[in-house]
Amino acid sequence: MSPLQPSSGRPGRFISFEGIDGAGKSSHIEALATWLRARGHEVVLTREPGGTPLAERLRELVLHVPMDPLTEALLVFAARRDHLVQHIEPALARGALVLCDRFTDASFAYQGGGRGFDLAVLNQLEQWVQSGPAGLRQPDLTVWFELPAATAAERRGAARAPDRFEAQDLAFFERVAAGYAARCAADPARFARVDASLPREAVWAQIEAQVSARPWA
Ligand SMILES: Nc1ncnc2c1ncn2[C@@H]1O[C@H](COP(=O)(O)OP(=O)(O)O)[C@@H](O)[C@H]1O
Ligand SMILES: Cc1cn([C@H]2C[C@H](O)[C@@H](COP(=O)(O)OP(=O)(O)O)O2)c(=O)[nH]c1=O
Repeated sequence: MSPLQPSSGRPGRFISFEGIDGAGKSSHIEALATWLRARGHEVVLTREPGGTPLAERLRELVLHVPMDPLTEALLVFAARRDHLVQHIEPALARGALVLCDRFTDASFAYQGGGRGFDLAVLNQLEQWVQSGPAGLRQPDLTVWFELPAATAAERRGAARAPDRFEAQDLAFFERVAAGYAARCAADPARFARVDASLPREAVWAQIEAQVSARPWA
């Protein structure tokens, strides 16, 4: 396994957006990128699974091809490894702010919570994939869009053909939400919890307040 690149110069910062499907992440992530750019930062906007040509190909498989839970877990972490090595670590090393639509908390929430897959295996994969010279790479800040699974389902509506996750029932998304809550409880300082059930303006105000409170923003 090749080591992840060490950072140099001004430290970059890594911000992830998390929440169940329909929580409102996509509605706000570009606004945050624009807001941070206006404050003089280089911002790299990316997503998981995906963010590199290889990881985007793995995304298509994970979202649309039936597979067993271990295969699914291996593929999301394989995509993550490529994304980290090719895209995220080089951006952080040059001092950029990386804004990522989902990261490893999603694996614990969807594969661990939703699918009920073995958390010990996910912990091992996290160690393998995210370990580098500076320790375990984790987001510096995770903006967590929290809202009831039923509200998210209403928002998703029937606008487009659902993928393998969006097609799951309410109970699946309740387990996903519980998975996020467990990750937040284990590392509360990293999480900025946003009440995503409020109107858009109120959601944005919480994001702006939480990010502004970080000295590097
Ligand atoms: N605060 C909000 N109140 C009501 N509807 C919202 C709000 N935020 C987003 N939406 C709508 O909910 C749906 C899902 O939002 P989206 O940003 O795509 O969620 P995600 O990216 O988390 O899956 C979209 O139709 C969006 O317009
Ligand atoms: C990063 C990641 C995503 N996922 C799932 C959650 C989402 O349902 C799906 C894609 O996420 P997302 O990009 O939020 O979907 P969309 O483009 O429809 O808004 O992948 C996992 O199951 N495990 C993971 O590790």
